[in-house]
Amino acid sequence: MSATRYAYLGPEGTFTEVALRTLPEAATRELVPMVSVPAALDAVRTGEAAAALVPIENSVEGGITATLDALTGGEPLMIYREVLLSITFALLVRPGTKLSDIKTVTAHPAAQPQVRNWMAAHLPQAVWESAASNADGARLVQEGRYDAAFAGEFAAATYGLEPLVTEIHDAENAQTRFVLVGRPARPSAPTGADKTSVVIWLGDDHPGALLELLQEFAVRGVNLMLIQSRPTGEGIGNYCFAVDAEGHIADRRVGEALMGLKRICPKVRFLGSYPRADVSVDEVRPLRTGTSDSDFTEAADWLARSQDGRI
Ligand SMILES: O=C(O)C(=O)Cc1ccccc1
Repeated sequence: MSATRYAYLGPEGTFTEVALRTLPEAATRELVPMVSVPAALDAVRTGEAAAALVPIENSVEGGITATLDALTGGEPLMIYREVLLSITFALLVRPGTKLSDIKTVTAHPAAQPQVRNWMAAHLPQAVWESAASNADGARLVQEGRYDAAFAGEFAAATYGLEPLVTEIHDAENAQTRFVLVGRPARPSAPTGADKTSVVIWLGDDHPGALLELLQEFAVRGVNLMLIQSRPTGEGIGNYCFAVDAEGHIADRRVGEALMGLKRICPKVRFLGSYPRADVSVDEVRPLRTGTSDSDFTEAADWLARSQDGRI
């Protein structure tokens, strides 16, 4: 039963649901809306759902902290896929509401930086309150709790609302990245255009600790795509780092970088290696000289021969 269920950040009508429906297998799964990202991930942990789709990063504000924190703590989970979605908001209201009637507005916190300038220009007096998701904001407008919600235009019909303004986005080409998360298992094989996500805890506080962490990637020619610090919860100044690196854990340069981190850091959590949604294999940046799998193999053979005196 659970193998057929995919949880997502609900309720019905979120961007997350739209992103989930772009996955071919979604057509054959039961899609289950959940009230929050932690609830969606816990449904996977308990086995209620086989996987969950949750927002993790947007191109305007960076990492979505609630998701990063829910993946950093608790029983380990792994990312198997990513989905990129272009985001533009509509201002949804109960039929008949005019712009001048709007005193309160709601949406998911990640929406705010994407509509802030528009709000300052068009609704300077309106008070903002956060909702659990954009669709949940629309539901609260339907219930009369707020005057307007920023959400996908497609959510209007579900909640009996009308789009008063459409195509709202402060930044052109704003995108949100979603990840499909499941229980730990062997990652799918490398495609040649992959990404690896890890969370890394720094050890004792000393000058250059972050540089040492970054060097493990740099010396092996591994490019980073995201680095986001998050407090560990163990007092001011204690941070861990959520990092996305180009490549797959089965690529030698990535595996060696992770081994390097494992040696120097107290804790490293592997969050998965999965195909990149932003580029295809022929668009991936060329490898730096000396960092291909065969370069690593030849160097290991040379070392073994040298250790044997077979020079
Ligand atoms: O999926 C949604 O609708 C969400 O509430 C998360 C979100 C927030 C802002 C932009 C895209 C997705």
